[in-house]
Amino acid sequence: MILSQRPTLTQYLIDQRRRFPGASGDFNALVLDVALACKAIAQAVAWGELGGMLGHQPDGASAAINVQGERQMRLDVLSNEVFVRLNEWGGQLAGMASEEMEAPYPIPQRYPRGKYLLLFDPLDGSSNIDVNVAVGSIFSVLRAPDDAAGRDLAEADFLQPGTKQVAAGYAIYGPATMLVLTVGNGVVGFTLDPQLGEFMLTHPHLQVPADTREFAINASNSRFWEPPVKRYVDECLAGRDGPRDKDFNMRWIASLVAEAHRILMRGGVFLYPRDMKDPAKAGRLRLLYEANPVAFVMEQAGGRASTGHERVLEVEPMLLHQRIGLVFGSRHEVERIERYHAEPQGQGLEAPLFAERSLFRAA
Ligand SMILES: O=P(O)(O)OC[C@H]1O[C@](O)(COP(=O)(O)O)[C@@H](O)[C@@H]1O
Ligand SMILES: [Mg+2]
Ligand SMILES: [Mg+2]
Repeated sequence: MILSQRPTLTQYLIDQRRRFPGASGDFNALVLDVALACKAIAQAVAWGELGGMLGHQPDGASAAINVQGERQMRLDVLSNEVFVRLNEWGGQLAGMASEEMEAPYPIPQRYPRGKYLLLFDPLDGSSNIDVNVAVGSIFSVLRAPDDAAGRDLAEADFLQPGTKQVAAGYAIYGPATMLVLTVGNGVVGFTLDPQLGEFMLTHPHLQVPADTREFAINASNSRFWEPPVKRYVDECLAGRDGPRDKDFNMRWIASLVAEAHRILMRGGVFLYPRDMKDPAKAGRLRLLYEANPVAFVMEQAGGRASTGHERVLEVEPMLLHQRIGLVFGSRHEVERIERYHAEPQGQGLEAPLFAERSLFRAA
């Protein structure tokens, strides 16, 4: 076997820590536990039908419906269990919160408690599991409040804006399994060597191109979109004949991780905006363990993430499972979408050429 010249995730973290001699090593241990959880989930996902874990939780099984009102897949439940078990014991965490758990998870008394909070979506893109399309896990690391020592954490302890994240990232379980990580000084990507069982540094400096000709949105919601979103998409669809003067391509995987990863690799813009489908919901995606970590990764890679109205990372959370409108990716496109939201509504939609060619015009 030829020894790889690429550092493993462990070597990378040790090397980073050497630059901060006072660091306790807790953070590195936490990232390695998260990475181990991701490897275990990658394996469960890769077994597919053979693993006997596809499909929904059986009716009547405990927690078959999660706090979001969504019917859980068996792999949602398994992945949540893997995250909890592999991260609760090490002494780095004061608490955890997950898409699949209604309340924050307190670290059991038998384990030491630490200074970090881990928030995660253990399996993102669940609707794709049974059709063998890429899914992933998303994680965000915050610091526990100073007064948290020795007590079980409450929801309020997790309600910190994304700017407070210490680290964030995701694993994608695609043709290759990858781990993408930011600790606030750029974005790095590791690819799992399935024989060594190690994440190897393959993408030391990920950057999102500022411009793109590719957008991603669930067009089946178009009748519920707000005017700035309709305007943006219509202009993309009008292509070379419209105000953008160039043709666009469209993608929709229905897996946030896979969408974020594509955009990180080659640019693009993703929109899951707030819409009128269910006015009680402020969006589809969850702020604390989907939008914030993806936004942190995007910004650290030179991209941008917005609600349409403001920078995602500056949103003050009010609820653990709060939803939010999310637009992210190539900087110039996200800024354009923000401009459309800031302009008086209807402007642009009423431009004569645009109105004539609008493909999503209200009837
Ligand atoms: O089904 P839709 O409306 O296309 O929504 C797809 C979105 O929902 C999600 O699957 C939600 O995540 P979960 O699978 O973790 O609930 C995102 O990954 C994806 O972007
Ligand atoms: Mg998700
Ligand atoms: Mg999920």
